[in-house]
Amino acid sequence: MPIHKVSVIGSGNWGSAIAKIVAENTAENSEIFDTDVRMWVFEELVGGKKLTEIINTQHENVKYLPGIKLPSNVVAVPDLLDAVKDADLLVFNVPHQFLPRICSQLKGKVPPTVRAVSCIKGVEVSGDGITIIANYISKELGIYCGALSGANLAPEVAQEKFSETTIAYKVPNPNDTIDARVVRALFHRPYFHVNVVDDVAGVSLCGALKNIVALASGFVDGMEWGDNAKAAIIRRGLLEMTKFGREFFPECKAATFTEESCGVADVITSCSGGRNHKLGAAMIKSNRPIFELEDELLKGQKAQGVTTAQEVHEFLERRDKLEDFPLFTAVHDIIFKGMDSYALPQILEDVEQKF
Ligand SMILES: NC(=O)c1ccc[n+]([C@@H]2O[C@H](COP(=O)([O-])OP(=O)(O)OC[C@H]3O[C@@H](n4cnc5c(N)ncnc54)[C@H](O)[C@@H]3O)[C@@H](O)[C@H]2O)c1
Ligand SMILES: O=P(O)(O)OC[C@H](O)CO
Repeated sequence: MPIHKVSVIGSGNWGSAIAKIVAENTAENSEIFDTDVRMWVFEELVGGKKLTEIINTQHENVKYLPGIKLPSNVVAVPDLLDAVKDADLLVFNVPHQFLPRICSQLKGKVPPTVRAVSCIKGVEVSGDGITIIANYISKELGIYCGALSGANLAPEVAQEKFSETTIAYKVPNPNDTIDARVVRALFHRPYFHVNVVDDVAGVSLCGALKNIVALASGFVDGMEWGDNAKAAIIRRGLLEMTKFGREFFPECKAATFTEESCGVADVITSCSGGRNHKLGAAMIKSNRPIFELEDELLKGQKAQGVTTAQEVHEFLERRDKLEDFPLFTAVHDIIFKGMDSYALPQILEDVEQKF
């Protein structure tokens, strides 16, 4: 069996936590993987020093995952092409707005036999089309890409607190040596349980759309409406996520939304402890623009729900489907049109069955 060489593209909060997991597994499975894991870092100065140098000497991403030791076989690399050189398994993990530029740099430089897993939670909208990130990577680079998504707040995973995740990986070629078993061996840890499924669209959409729901739950907490209101938002959000998947990606399975970590479990965790939730609550409490709060509160980290709410809204508007997704539409309108968040119950009531 060939030894697989893994590179992680991205080194933010989740990028670094995933690099830690992957490096723990490559070190323990040297019959499957090359031990060294290259991690592409968007270079910047932190306290006057290059972040890559800090990571490679202190073994800590002091800016994006402070307080967590990274295994010494994680090697930070500032040049993207150097980072992916000779790798046959790429793990994509950047905020989704930065992916097009990364793909344009990699285009034509990655052999078609390379395989990838996307840990990115977002979608790509252009024209009147919507593309899940795994398919965007496949199309841009001409390689197969699966998806990893779950109830996985990075700081908790990095502290090795128990969580579960879902990986969608469908072996594209029966002769591939990178199969579900290899992919599971790369990500599964005693504290990070992996379930491998084949619903790439469902897993990807869960990860992207739950961020819109998390913003709504933040609004509810910002208004101090309590747990019943939050449960209502979670229920309505999950229904809209499932409806969106079934309508625009008919290959999705409803069970992915209701039974997997990437579905119901991620909605619950994101609606309590996530960055999108935090920003939604702060926006309502402070009545300040959300992008300003993102810079101030997240210190360089990104909340993907704000751009996803905008992208999904643009897509639904072009399809004349806004009314079918009242919660997604309300989240967009509260952020971008100054709609009053106190109108949420009435908006949701308008589309409920009337007796
Ligand atoms: N953080 C979490 O808890 C978590 C958990 C699961 C999934 N995710 C998803 O993982 C993906 C990556 O998120 P993250 O938390 O690692 O990132 P993050 O929010 O920490 O974002 C910061 C990263 O973006 C990089 N960056 C900034 N400007 C850039 C540019 N112009 N080009 C390229 N990179 C640039 C920074 O260097 C840093 O690595 C997202 O889709 C997110 O939704 C995050
Ligand atoms: O902090 P958030 O809102 O980006 O959510 C993080 C993860 O996606 C939770 O699973």
